[in-house]
Amino acid sequence: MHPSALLHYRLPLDTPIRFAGQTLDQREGLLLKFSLDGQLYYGDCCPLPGFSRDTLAQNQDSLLAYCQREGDEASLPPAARFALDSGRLLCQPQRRPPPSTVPLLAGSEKQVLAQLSAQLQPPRLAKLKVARAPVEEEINLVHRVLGQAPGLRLRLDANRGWTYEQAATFAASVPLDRIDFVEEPCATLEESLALYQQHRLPLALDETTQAQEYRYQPLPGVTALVLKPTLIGGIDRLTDIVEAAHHDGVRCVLSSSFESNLGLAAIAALARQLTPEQTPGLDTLEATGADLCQPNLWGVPGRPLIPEAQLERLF
Ligand SMILES: O=C(O)CCC(=O)C1=CC=C[C@@H](O)[C@@H]1C(=O)O
Ligand SMILES: [Mg+2]
Repeated sequence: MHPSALLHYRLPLDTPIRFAGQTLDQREGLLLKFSLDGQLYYGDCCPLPGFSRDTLAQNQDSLLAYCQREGDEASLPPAARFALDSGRLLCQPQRRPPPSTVPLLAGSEKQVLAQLSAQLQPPRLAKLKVARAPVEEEINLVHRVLGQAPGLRLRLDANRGWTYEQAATFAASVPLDRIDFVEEPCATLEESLALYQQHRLPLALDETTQAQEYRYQPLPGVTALVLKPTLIGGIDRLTDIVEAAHHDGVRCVLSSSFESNLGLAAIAALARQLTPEQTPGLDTLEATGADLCQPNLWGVPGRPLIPEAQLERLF
């Protein structure tokens, strides 16, 4: 099915997001529109500055050419390919309710504990961002969080921010039996793997899987892959990685990259299909201040709806 329009959007971020040395106060992206049997569907293309290797400008040029039947699917950058594949996926009937998501905890100790208390039900799993404050403070934070929620297990994410020594201190000081994994603890994969050898810190790969040349391979200590469909691109490639990892008993967790409500709906559909055993990491909806074109899948109230007519049409 060919897209019937290409639209440009800007979504304000309620709280600016900070990572990889950048601060973002809005999400800018493109929507590929599909029409089927009188219904409208949208594929979301929003590369994440600081994480994606493709830029919005490259994606826009490629999608414009594709819409005008000048380019082929195989040469689309990852975020554009995700928009095309996921827009088509959403055209298929989605019969099951959206999966629940793992709460994302980040910020100061006070903010993290408040985010935890604000959960409607005590979560069994939460994702905590680490390697953002002195390691002793974060060790205390992990103890406080686990103390506040006795049934809770944690996924941690260091975004390659620790030195080996910092990560080793951390690993030796927290209850590893309540930690599912730490995403990318150290700057290099070799250091992260050594950390497992020395301290049995369970590892997950995230940034590593985003490299164009990444191919799944089993690595001692790597218990999970955190896969961001917007950054990986095509659903076929994503499916190949998931199948190869599952074959080895390595878990795959689909994770968002601050997409719009439409991109999140697509990742939710993919998670139901490809990784039904793992709760995906999609707790980024409320970072954006409004829904695009259709109300969000989770029924989160009080979000303004920006209709398609208010978006800039490029094709
Ligand atoms: O994985 C999740 O649970 C939510 C998404 C998330 O944590 C991230 C999305 C994009 C960039 C980072 O801030 C972070 C990550 O590195 O995984
Ligand atoms: Mg990560």
